[in-house]
Amino acid sequence: MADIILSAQNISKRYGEVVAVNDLSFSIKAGTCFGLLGPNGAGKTTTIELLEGIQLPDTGQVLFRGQPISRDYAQRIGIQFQSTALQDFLTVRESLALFATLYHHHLPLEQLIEDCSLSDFIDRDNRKLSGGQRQRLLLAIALVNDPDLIFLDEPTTGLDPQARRHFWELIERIKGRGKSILLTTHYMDEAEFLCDEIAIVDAGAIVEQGTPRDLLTKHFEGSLIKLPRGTDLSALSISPPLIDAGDFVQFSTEQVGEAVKQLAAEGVPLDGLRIESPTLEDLFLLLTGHSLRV
Ligand SMILES: Nc1ncnc2c1ncn2[C@@H]1O[C@H](COP(=O)(O)OP(=O)(O)OP(=O)(O)O)[C@@H](O)[C@H]1O
Repeated sequence: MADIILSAQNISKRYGEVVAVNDLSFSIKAGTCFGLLGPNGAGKTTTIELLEGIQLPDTGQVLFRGQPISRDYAQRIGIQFQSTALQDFLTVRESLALFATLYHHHLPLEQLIEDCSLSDFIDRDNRKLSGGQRQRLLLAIALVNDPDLIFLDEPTTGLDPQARRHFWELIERIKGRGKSILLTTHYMDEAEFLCDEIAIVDAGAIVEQGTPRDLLTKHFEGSLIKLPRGTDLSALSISPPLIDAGDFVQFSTEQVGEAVKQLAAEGVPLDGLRIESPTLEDLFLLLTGHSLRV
């Protein structure tokens, strides 16, 4: 069996009447990136906080390398929070040096600067950083103690596409060194690009789990045919499950040519018809009925 670095065993957490995490179990294989995906309020942040040891579960347990998490856990993991306050008037280099003092063991700062592409703005004040530069500094801070397991909570939210791509390359590099990653994200392309395995969470529970490819194969046949919302489908006699996808209604089929011919033969207007490969975004809609776009 593959080496498991972290496992959640039947963890639950309530806030008063709200069940934020409901009997959740999964394992992260060492050296892989595991994605936790879900609509707003699904319980991702609470789950990640339970896994980080920041909160204790009401029931269930978290095992790190097969053992309940211990007092030195914080020294052995790295966390990139959704928002971390950086000290004003410190430069990027000074911030790294400050965080390094929190750990018994830390990486040479020059290595972090290189790994996270910080050299162009290493002497810049934290307040002058762009969104992408700030996230790269926060990643470097999460890596300062050379952890084997890194938690990234929505690390690219709000970044422009180029900065997101750059960030993904850094994550790939870190993965290439055998590190394990738990990532939450609202971006399905990010999950498809980075994650070896994903769990889709809704209302505190896992609704589906597996590799992105296996999940897409399991839930969709071939391609997706998308028709603009408002297309008159009353004459449609084929009966694939139609998925409500916001601006589109869609269904999957292996027989694209036949399906299009049939739509035309039955008088369905084909203006604006699209044929696409299913993505995790489509899977999301199917399983949760919510769109993940922020
Ligand atoms: N400290 C708290 N006190 C009370 N309720 C909370 C608290 N934190 C979270 N909740 C509730 O628990 C549920 C799960 O919240 P959580 O933040 O874990 O979800 P999320 O999936 O991370 O959402 P988002 O994507 O919006 O960050 C929500 O209903 C939320 O309102």
